[in-house]
Amino acid sequence: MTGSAATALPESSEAAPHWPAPFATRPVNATITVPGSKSLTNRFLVLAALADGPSRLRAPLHSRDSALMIQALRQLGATITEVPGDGAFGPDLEISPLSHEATPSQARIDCGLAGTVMRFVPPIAALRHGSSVFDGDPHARNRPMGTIIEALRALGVAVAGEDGETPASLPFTVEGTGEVRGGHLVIDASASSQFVSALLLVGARFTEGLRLEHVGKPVPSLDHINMTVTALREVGVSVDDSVPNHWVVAPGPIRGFDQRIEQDLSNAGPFLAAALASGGTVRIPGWPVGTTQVGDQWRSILADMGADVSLADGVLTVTGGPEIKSGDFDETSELAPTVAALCALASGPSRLTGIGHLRGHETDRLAALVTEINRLGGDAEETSDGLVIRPAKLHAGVVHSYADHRMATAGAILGLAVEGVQVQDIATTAKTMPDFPRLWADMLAQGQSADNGAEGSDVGPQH
Ligand SMILES: O=C(O)C1=C[C@@H](OP(=O)(O)O)[C@@H](O)[C@H](O)C1
Ligand SMILES: C=C(OP(=O)(O)O)C(=O)O
Repeated sequence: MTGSAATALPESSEAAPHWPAPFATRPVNATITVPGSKSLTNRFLVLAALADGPSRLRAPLHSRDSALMIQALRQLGATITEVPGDGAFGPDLEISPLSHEATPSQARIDCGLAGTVMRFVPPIAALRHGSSVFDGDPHARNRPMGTIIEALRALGVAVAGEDGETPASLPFTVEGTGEVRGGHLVIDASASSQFVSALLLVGARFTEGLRLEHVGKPVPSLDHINMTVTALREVGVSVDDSVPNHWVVAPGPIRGFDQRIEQDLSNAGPFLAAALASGGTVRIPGWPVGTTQVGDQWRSILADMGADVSLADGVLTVTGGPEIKSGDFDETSELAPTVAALCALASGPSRLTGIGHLRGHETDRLAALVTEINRLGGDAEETSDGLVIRPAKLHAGVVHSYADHRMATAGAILGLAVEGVQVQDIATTAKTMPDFPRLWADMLAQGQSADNGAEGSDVGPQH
């Protein structure tokens, strides 16, 4: 016993036994359903809290990041209740929007390591009367926050650090006065698309709406901004994004809604990657048509890596070939750790570009991927905006996850192809997929029990 019960970090389990990543002794052959999208769940939670009436989220994600968002919005005055639903991974959510009467004069917001909470919630805190103190996991204090803090200050909202100075990162306190005038705002969102999404999500609730302009190096993860704009339009907000790097959000109400959350296509990635790493087949039923999720890119990325990829009747089927083809992969955003793991198993050299901002993700992902791939005997190198990964024979070893769910799942992919890989702190996958270890084991068990080429039984949630 360390007596450190106060720490609520699932990734604090440095001392927990390493997870022996299952080695694929034969090609996987499985059908998998994954839990709901983190990005969609947390966006619609925010929109429901800001809406003019009650909302319902069907089949939302239940994970650490969504729990932190729920807790934060409750602190600011939203009522969020679990109700039975037909989602396979947990209840639906009913949300009554923020009611300022019932909130504490000082709200305390734990952001954990969730980018969506630390970026999306401070502008909402500006709309209430009272102060809101934001902090998070130790590493959360390293994640870029300056842009959102400066944006709030430019909008006339007081934000102070622990020492009373202007902070550039967590922790900080937002002093809400009950309204924000809005209008024209210039930011540099080159460190994260979440700065843009955060301001767009709340812009309709500013008295004058928002005319947001980005100036600086390119904004990364543009798919996530498109997701925000699409979600806003779905709930009746008028957004003009016709001019690159400019977004105009008209002031007005956000409609209460009833929204089903798509499964998380980024988190489908490691399972699809298993088809390539083992030369087997993975099927994902319910693949959404016309999605805004960046994970839809798996269809082209995995085909470029030599897999046979087909989407028929809503089922995405990926079959790995005899080798994983190397290639050049640009702007893979949050898919990059999974892509990098596959590149470490590929037959030639690969280049990942347009992902310099991953240095500000859950951990410095470029450094972490290089260190962990090379620890297993690989040949990876950082560039200014990405990675170069050359073929090398990998060996057994411990993959460190740095409290990063996608580093942990990258370790699992490597372990399928390399015998004797262990993953330190697999529990950190709870950030977005608490069921990961069981789903992974089920995927392999299904492959083992099925005859070659036979349809695997459906792997999904435990009922
Ligand atoms: O808005 C979102 O839901 C996200 C935006 C992206 O952030 P960055 O722009 O910082 O990459 C992505 O990587 C993150 O996982 C989720
Ligand atoms: C970057 C990620 O998360 P966050 O929402 O915390 O930024 C991620 O999930 O890959």
